Amino acid sequence: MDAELQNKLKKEAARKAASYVKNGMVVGLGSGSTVKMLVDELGRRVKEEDLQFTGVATSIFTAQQAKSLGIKIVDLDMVDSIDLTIDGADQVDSNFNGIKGGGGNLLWEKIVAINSKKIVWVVDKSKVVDTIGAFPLAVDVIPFGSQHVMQNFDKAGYEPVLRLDKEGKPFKTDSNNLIIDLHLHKIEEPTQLADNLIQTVGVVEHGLFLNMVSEVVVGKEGQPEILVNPNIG
Ligand SMILES: O=C[C@H](O)[C@H](O)[C@H](O)COP(=O)(O)O
Repeated sequence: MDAELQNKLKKEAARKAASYVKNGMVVGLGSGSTVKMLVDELGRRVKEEDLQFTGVATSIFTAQQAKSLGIKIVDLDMVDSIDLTIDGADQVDSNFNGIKGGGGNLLWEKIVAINSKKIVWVVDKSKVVDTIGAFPLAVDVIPFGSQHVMQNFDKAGYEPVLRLDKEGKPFKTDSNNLIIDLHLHKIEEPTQLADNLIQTVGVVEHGLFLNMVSEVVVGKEGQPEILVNPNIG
């Protein structure tokens, strides 16, 4: 899919997902390029439609963008729970298992997700796949001893690569952790992999979000399609 079409589909899906936000809600705002479009649309609604809601951001970038558009942002610990979180994803399969963390924000995203009553993802159609794994799986690790974690991942056959920033230095997350990307190609047993990763000392969190999302808004030609997870009420 060419980049122009992909951006168009992302924008349409983001606009659809923005319509889920109602007055008075506490809304988790995800991260990434699709969420950037969502936040732009929410900012427009705040200005033009007098929409009033409270946002909880999953990254410093999203918090800054939202605030600059007049959206009220509070820390997660300032709210009891989140009514709805809208986030992007890197890949999602038909069991509603997904990969997140392409932008390195998976830790805050997962903390916000588990404190949300409902999670909606917004993606373009290229991200809906039969089997997840072609997109590298991000793992958030503590810098101390991270070379040893890399070696363990290597021995396990996970093809680990330390993520670098644009200057070629180790990429730092918003919590000052590192990201190791696992080139797994196909993830046939996501639950087992998630267990293995989280039990590795030094790993803070990984980008597998398994059966957590209620709806996926998929940007495609015509109009966005809504995939509803039958396992979540
Ligand atoms: O860390 C980044 C997040 O998980 C993003 O939500 C994910 O990578 C999708 O980003 P994008 O909308 O830019 O493809």
